[in-house]
Formats: sequence, structure tokens, C-alpha cells
Amino acid sequence: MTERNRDAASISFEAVGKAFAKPGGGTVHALEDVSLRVEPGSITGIIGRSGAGKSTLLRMVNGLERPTSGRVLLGAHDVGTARGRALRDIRRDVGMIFQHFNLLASRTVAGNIAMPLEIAGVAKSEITARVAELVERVGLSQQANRYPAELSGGQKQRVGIARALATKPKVLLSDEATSALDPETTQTVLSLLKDINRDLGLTVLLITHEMAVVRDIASHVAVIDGGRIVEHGPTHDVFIAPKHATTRSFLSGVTGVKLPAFVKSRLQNTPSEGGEEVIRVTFFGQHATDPMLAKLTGELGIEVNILAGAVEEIGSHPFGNLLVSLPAARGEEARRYLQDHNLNTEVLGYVG
Ligand SMILES: Nc1ncnc2c1ncn2[C@@H]1O[C@H](COP(=O)(O)OP(=O)(O)OP(=O)(O)O)[C@@H](O)[C@H]1O
Repeated sequence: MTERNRDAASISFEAVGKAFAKPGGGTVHALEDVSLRVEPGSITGIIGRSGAGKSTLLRMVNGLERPTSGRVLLGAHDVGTARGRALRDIRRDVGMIFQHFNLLASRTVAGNIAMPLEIAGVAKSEITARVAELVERVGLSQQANRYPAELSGGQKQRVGIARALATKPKVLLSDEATSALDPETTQTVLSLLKDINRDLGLTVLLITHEMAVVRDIASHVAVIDGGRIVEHGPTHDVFIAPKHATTRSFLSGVTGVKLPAFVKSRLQNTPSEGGEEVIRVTFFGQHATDPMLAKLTGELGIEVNILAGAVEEIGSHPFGNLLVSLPAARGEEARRYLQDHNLNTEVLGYVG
């Protein structure tokens, strides 16, 4: 398929606040002072715990929620104040996929995908051609006449994706689209989203509570906690040097590099005489293959023990993550040396 959307759109949240009235009285501040720019053509992940405000933020992009304060812009259009025709136009530019797919059980795959086109009043012959393109794009040509009940979870989500693309949107919103899928199916759906982002050049904004999803697909990430964005930036920058405790706690579950139990159980907050400092060393790109630790021993004579480590891929770049221990008395010197060579370090504690 050679189609490309007119242009990808940016999404800008400008000092956005959203307050809900609680059923029994009082107010919930779901979002507070959220400012975030989603670059056109990027895949941006919003990660946060349950209740952090992710859905509220996402639903503002197509006007399903309106900000109590601040502005949400889709390209140059103010979504929060749009009404009638202007709002319908914005919604046509924004496709959305859902955790539980939201397919109509009484319609076939083709019938589900045709829905938004029928609503938009597109001619029948055009709908048939467009649906054929879309089922092919998501790899469901063989299943076009099946009903949702006859499909696997991954196939249902492919239908959801095709339906979201039907009106050639500039932005695709994903609300926990892989949370109900097994790990293998998750990978195939994420790689389909990546292909779509690359081939059609549309902006993808996704919400998730899984850092693995961010690692596997997002070029940019924003971490939301208690209705506020606590950290955001290119995914590899955030992975290599997370600044906020919430980000670190999401990351600890995803890198797969963990302290061995025999070290973890002995970890202390303060160094003891002749003890070892335990540090995490992270690095990107070419440094992943640089023998920096060997140099540390060779040039400074500091002996390093490797406790755990792995090189993974984040946003198509190698990302190294090592846990090492070295003499605490020379810890500061070693960390300075590593940092001077563009490696990040974080002290995890000390062992006697
Ligand atoms: N319509 C509403 N009325 C009242 N409170 C609401 C409404 N929608 C959301 N909230 C509240 O706003 C806060 C943020 O909710 P939101 O659904 O955006 O979080 P979330 O990060 O998407 O959580 P989850 O992952 O559980 O869906 C929560 O405290 C929620 O209870």
C-alpha cells in the first residue's frame, strides 16, 4: 500500500488541568498543570499507574474529555473548545484503539472496518476498496468475512487497528491496546503499529502501565504520576538516566537485570571499612561494546566484579545495563571515570 497521510499532526497539552466532581461531593484532580508536546510522526508512550490520569489525558485528544484549564491542540486546532463540525473534523483525524477491542459482534471483520466510513457518508464502492486495502494492511484478508467471535485476541486488535485507520487519521491513540494480549501476540501487534507509524507517518500516542511496551515501540515517553507529568523525553534518554522515583520503579521491572539475591539481602545504605560499593552502569550505542570496565582495571587499577548484566535493544539502539561491585574506597573515582566516558552510574548500596 503506498498511501500516506496528508501530514502527521503534533499534539500539544498546554498547562492542562482536569477536575471531576466526585459522586458524594468534593473534587478529583485527575490532571494538574500537564504540559507536553507530542512530536508529529513520533510514537509517544504515556506510562503511569492505575488512576494516574492516563485515560483522561488520552481522551482529551479527540474531545471525549474537555480540559478544566489549559489547552489541548491537535496541530493548530484547539480540541477543548471545538464544537459541532469542527469537532467532527478533529475526530476524523484521530483514530483510537482499545484494550478490549470494542468490535461489534454482529458485524464481520469487513463490516466493523467499514463502520467509520459509513458514518462519514463515504460512497459504497469506495468503502469496499478501502476496506480491502485495510484488511490487507493488517494481514486479515483471509478473515474479512469472519465474525469477531471467530477471531483470536491478536486478530481482533488488528481489526480495531484497521477500523481506526479507516478515515486516514493523522493521529492514532492507543488505550492499553496490548494489555489483554499474551506476550507473543503483544509483539506482533506492537510491530504492526510500528510499521503503520513508519509507512503512513502518523503520530501514535499510547497509554500503558508496562515499561516493556514503551521500550519496544516508543520513541518518546512521558511518565505520569498523580495527574502530573513527572518526567518526559526521548525513550533512550529516560531509560539511561531516569530522574524520578516513579520512572525508576517502572524501569526496575523491565530491564531484566536484577541484583543476585545473595547481594540484595546484604545491601546496606552506608559503606563499611574495606567494603564494596554496588553500582548500576548503563550505556547506549557504541559504548555497549567498549571494554570500559577492563579499562577501569587497566588504567586505574580498580578491580571490578560483574554481578549481573545484559545488552538489550531500546528504540533500535543497544542499551547496556550492568550491575557491578568495586572497592567502596575508590567508588567516587571509578564513577567519575565511567561518567567521563559517557557511561551513567547509580549507587545501589554497599556490601561489607
Ligand atoms: N468521569 C469521571 N468522574 C469522576 N472521576 C473520574 C472520572 N474519570 C476519571 N476519574 C478519576 O480521575 C483519576 C484519573 O483517572 P484515569 O482513568 O484517567 O486514570 P488512568 O491512569 O487511566 O487509570 P487506569 O489505568 O486505571 O485506567 C482517577 O482518580 C479517576 O477515579
